Formats: sequence, C-alpha cells, structure tokens
Amino acid sequence: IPNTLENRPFTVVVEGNMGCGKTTFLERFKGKSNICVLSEPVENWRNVNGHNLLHLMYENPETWSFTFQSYVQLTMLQNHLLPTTCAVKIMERSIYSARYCFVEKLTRDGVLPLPSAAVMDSWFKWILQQNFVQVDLLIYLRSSPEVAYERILKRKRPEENMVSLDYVKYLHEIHENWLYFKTLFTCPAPILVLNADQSTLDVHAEYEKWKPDFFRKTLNN
Ligand SMILES: Cc1cc2cn([C@H]3C[C@H](O)[C@@H](CO)O3)c(=O)nc2[nH]1
Repeated sequence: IPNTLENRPFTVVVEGNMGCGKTTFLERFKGKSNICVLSEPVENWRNVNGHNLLHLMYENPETWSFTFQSYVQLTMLQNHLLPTTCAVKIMERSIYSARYCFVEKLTRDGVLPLPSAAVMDSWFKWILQQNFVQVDLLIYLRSSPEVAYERILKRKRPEENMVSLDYVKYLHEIHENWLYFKTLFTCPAPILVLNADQSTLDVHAEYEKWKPDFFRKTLNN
C-alpha cells in the first residue's frame, strides 16, 4: 500500500540540540484531539529490562554507545510506525537525527568503533529503503549552544551531569550543518526553522505565523 496521506497521519518531526526546548514546544500540542504527540522515549531508554542505557552510555560511551544507539533507533522506528487515528503525528526527534546527529558525532569522535557504526548504518539504510518512514515537515528549533547549555544545567537531568558546553557546541554544529546549511545529509522533508533562543511563547508565535504556509505547501504536494 503506498505510504500516502490517505492511510497515514501528516507527520511532523521536531529536531534540535539538547536544551533547545523541544519538550516544552511539544507541550502546546498535547491534549489537541487530532494530534498524536510522541515525546522522545527517554523513560524507555532508562529502563530496558531494568537497565538504564542512557546512564550507561554517559558513564562509559566506548562500551555502551552501540547498545544505546541501537535501542534508540528501534524506539524511534516504533514511534514512526505507531498507528494513530489522528490526522497529525508530531514526534520529538526521529530516526534521522539518531543517525545524522548522534551516531555521526559518536563515530567522528571515535567513540563508536567503525565496525559498530557500519552495522548501525546498515540497519538505518535498510529501514529507509523499506519506505516505512515518512516525514512531511521538519521543525528545527534552532538555539545557540550557550542558551541550550544553560537550560540543560537548569533541568538537571541526572545522566547529563557530565555534559560539557563543548559537547553541546559540537551537537549544535552538526544540527546546523544538517538542517540550516544543509551540507551534511539530505533533509527528509521541508524544514521550518524557528529561533528557539526566544521564550516559549515567542517560539509558538513564530510557529503560528509560518504554520499556514508550511501545512498548505506540504499538504498540497
Ligand atoms: C534520536 C536520538 C536522541 C538521542 C538523545 N541522546 C541523549 C541526549 C540527551 O542526553 C538524552 C535525551 O535527549 O539522550 C543521545 O545520546 N542519542 C540520541 N539519539
């Protein structure tokens, strides 16, 4: 069956650095009857048969990155494929940022050994070839690393207590090259860039301003 909008929801993916405000941005859509909101499955990652893979990954990335990122890829695919009767599905991150941002960074850092990166990439490429995953709009919450880092410090996620500003800056560059300069990897859908350094209200005001164009443009294709 072709993966057309007739038999699947209009899928929006919200991407951005750690601390850019994705979770807060998605709060606005929760409770709307016709929108299925899928937050990043961090709680899943914290308890896989009793194992906190997120903690293990931060504590010893050389040993646990492959395990963690393999599970992230599975949970992202599950979100992409989750059936819904809603007209719109909005997801926090995607199988794309898993591969293009996080796995890419770990591979470049030499933290993820090349044989492991090759296996991750084989899974990723096969999944895309199955045409399981369709994204219709990508919202890039574009933040400066300094603002993002301040928010990470404030929210105090236990596993992130060792995250450095350098790590956040590096992830920022990868997001910029992918979603703003578009020099890194292909973009799976049209991109709406929002200035995420603003207050939550202003980010939503900017989204509301651009929404009609983007939904009309993408729905009419
Ligand atoms: C898709 C994807 C999300 C994601 C998050 N993370 C980390 C960054 C944050 O500390 C936490 C929640 O986003 O998980 C990661 O290492 N690899 C990831 N891949």
